[in-house]
Amino acid sequence: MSGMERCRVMLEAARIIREQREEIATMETINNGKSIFEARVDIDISWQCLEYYAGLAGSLAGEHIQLPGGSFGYTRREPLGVCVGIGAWNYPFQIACWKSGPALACGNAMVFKPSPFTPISVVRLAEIFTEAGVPKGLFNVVQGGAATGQFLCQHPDVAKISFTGSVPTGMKIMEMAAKGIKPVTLELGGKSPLIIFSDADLENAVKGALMANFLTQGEVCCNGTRVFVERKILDTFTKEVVKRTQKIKIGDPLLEDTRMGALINRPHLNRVQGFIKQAKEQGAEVLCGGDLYVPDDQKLKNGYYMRPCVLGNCKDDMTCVKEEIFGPVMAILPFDTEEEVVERANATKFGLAGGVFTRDIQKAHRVVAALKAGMCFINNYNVSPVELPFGGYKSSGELCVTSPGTCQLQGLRVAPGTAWSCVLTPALPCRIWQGERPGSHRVLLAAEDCLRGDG
Ligand SMILES: NC(=O)c1ccc[n+]([C@@H]2O[C@H](COP(=O)([O-])OP(=O)(O)OC[C@H]3O[C@@H](n4cnc5c(N)ncnc54)[C@H](O)[C@@H]3O)[C@@H](O)[C@H]2O)c1
Repeated sequence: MSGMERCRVMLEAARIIREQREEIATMETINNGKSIFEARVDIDISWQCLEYYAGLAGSLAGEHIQLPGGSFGYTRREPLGVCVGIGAWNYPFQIACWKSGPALACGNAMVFKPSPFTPISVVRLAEIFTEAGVPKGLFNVVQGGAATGQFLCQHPDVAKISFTGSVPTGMKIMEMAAKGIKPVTLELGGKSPLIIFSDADLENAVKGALMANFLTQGEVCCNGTRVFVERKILDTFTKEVVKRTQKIKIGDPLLEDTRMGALINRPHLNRVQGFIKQAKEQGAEVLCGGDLYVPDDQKLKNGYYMRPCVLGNCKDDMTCVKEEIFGPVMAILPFDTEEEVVERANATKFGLAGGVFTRDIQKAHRVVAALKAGMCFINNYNVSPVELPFGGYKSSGELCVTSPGTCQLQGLRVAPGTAWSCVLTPALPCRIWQGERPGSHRVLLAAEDCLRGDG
């Protein structure tokens, strides 16, 4: 198909998703355990992603290069072929769209393997693609776990691998890709810093900290789980965060007013609680939560619910501060100076995201420029507009080719070693946590401000 033809099919898929938003969001809530309120946002981001890449499909073009003596050369944009997408369980439908959107827009085929913990919603996506006119066999879903993932990565007919998951699995994927000399996109874990300066709008900073820690039961790769708070406001900030955290409504994720559903499964719940136990042994103080939550509703009593936890008295070398917990656990760490906090924020193997809350705009941009992180938020957190690249530094993934931003389009000119770093600045304070739709945020992005390095 030509780019324009691909565009039309993808726009139709986006339209169907928009039309079936409620049904797919309900399916995603059952699939993953996140609140219906959040699942709707995921579905919106998914159709927006397909629309975005549909828009780019028609404009993909090669170049004509004039040579001496009247000769000329030209480049063609060609699809890679069969791309494999392997997804994590926290954003099943959205990850599948983030991977298939750019792949299909560029004329590739995709074999997608969801996590075995969230197998269903991506099957609905395959049905929608078929309904929209994607030729049979161009988007395929294969169910399975590690063995299936390995088989796909090692298959000689596979041209590229796009993976979202943990760092240890990412390493294995990269090894397998290396053996086949296959390009690979890795979107891995994080332990991101959130820096709250004493001049910040306290109300907004508190809401930002909740958004940075407790969306999707804390199972979000870019969460700002190391919350550095300037010592002057430590007590006030901590008191307010604890108060708000205790008010988060936990329970049946299909109810409209629920803000925190169930964790993905029992072993993961046990693992998260193991981190809290270890944190206590290492001297941290549980300021709230961390215990199991048993809903009154009998049919939910065996669900994997826990109360969101805030840890005080944390030190940089504690396990709960160093390792990705991937659950609703926030660690609060005091700091005194800007220089000190930047150094501590960067002292991690990860580099997915970072956030700064301050009223001083120069300080905000200075600090995010110094953070070694792929995405930085100023006075906001965890918003992911599809127009922006998404990816990390260091062990959080490789830099050159991230998704869902334009640089994931195969063949786009992103020089090896080029780092993309996005900075998001809000025009409105963080309100999503209060129940407003993300549409109420106007995301402002100034190109000169958002790119650094030679990107
Ligand atoms: N950076 C991002 O964009 C992003 C987004 C979501 C989640 N994550 C990360 O994902 C992790 C949580 O997800 P998870 O527990 O599903 O991760 P995981 O690494 O256990 O599994 C991810 C996927 O890889 C498959 N898999 C496992 N072993 C494999 C192997 N040897 N070969 C091929 N495939 C294999 C799994 O079946 C699953 O589909 C967290 O670390 C989180 O930070 C990152």
